[in-house]
Amino acid sequence: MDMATDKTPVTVLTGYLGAGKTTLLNRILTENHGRKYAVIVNEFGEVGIDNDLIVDADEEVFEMNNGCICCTVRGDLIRILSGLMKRAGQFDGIIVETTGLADPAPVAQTFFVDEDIAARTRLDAIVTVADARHLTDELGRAPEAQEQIAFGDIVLVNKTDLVGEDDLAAVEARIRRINPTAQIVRTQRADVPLETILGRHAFDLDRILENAPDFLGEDHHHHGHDHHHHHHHDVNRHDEHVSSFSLVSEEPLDPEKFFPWVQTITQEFGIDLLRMKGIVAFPDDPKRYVAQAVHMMLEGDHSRPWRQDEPRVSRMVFIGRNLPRDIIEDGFFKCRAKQPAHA
Ligand SMILES: Nc1nc2c(ncn2[C@@H]2O[C@H](COP(=O)(O)OP(=O)(O)OP(=O)(O)O)[C@@H](O)[C@H]2O)c(=O)[nH]1
Repeated sequence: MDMATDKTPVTVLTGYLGAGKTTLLNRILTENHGRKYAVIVNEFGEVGIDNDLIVDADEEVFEMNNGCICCTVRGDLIRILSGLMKRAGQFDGIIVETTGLADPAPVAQTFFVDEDIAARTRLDAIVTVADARHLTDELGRAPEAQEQIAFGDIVLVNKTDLVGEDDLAAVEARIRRINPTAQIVRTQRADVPLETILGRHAFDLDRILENAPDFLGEDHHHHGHDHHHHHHHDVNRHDEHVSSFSLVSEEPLDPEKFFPWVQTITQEFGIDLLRMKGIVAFPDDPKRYVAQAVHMMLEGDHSRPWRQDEPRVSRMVFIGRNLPRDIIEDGFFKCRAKQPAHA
């Protein structure tokens, strides 16, 4: 709770696919600060994975689970926030993690446009996480990436380990041109002191209105498209070719097949592979294996043990431009430790 205003502070985490938002969120949830946060994540893809990649904390995590963020998020967000407001006082703040493909405007608008929410919450800051290595490319092709930078009160230039000083300076200069007033902080694995991002009273409506004069206008985001739910669903209104699909195997995967395969596809399709996340079950392995990629940068590690009551199902989500689903799916199923008899 906020003593000065009695309103619950809200921090919005934004940033393009794979920039490091979940890494930052996990830092916030595990650091010993004695405060309690409610977390709202915008789940992406048909198979929920994002929620699973957030560390187990005693914090409560709520999912907004809708395909098209620009239209449906506000309703979902308002519903979750209203529920939380009934228990105000039980936590110190709310953190909203948006999907990498979202324009942060509709999320931020919620705190001003909806009267009940506006009366009881206060947007403290929008924190944008930027991938130092990929941001320049993303800005070139994805309007959301620009909006995320433009809206940030604080911009973390993350993954400084992946670029040299000259590139870092160039990325920062680029960010400055889009958003001259944001505080820019360099980070590795989002290692920012939490005072830098929480409790900042940084959200500046005047600055936002300068950049986006119709920010508070109701119709800003009504763009009248169909909400069709194909297996491949379009997730980005600006680039029709960005789509996502997910793959599920009930049969555990053979690590000897899985590792070479996942390496090959990230190399082969890396340019178009905006994001891959997977939670994988290997035979006789008590722990879940998490594999993730941002373009060609592939990472993997064991995470927590599978729970007793939890089916050991392997799940992967792919987000990219014109990815050949059939080829990737075929390769994925060939990684199964036991092939079905008829295959
Ligand atoms: N080399 C390097 N990798 C990083 C750093 N920060 C995060 N990563 C890795 O980048 C990948 C994406 O990080 P996430 O925190 O999941 O990114 P995100 O923004 O939540 O991703 P989406 O929710 O899919 O948009 C993961 O494999 C991280 O381990 C960093 O500073 N350096």
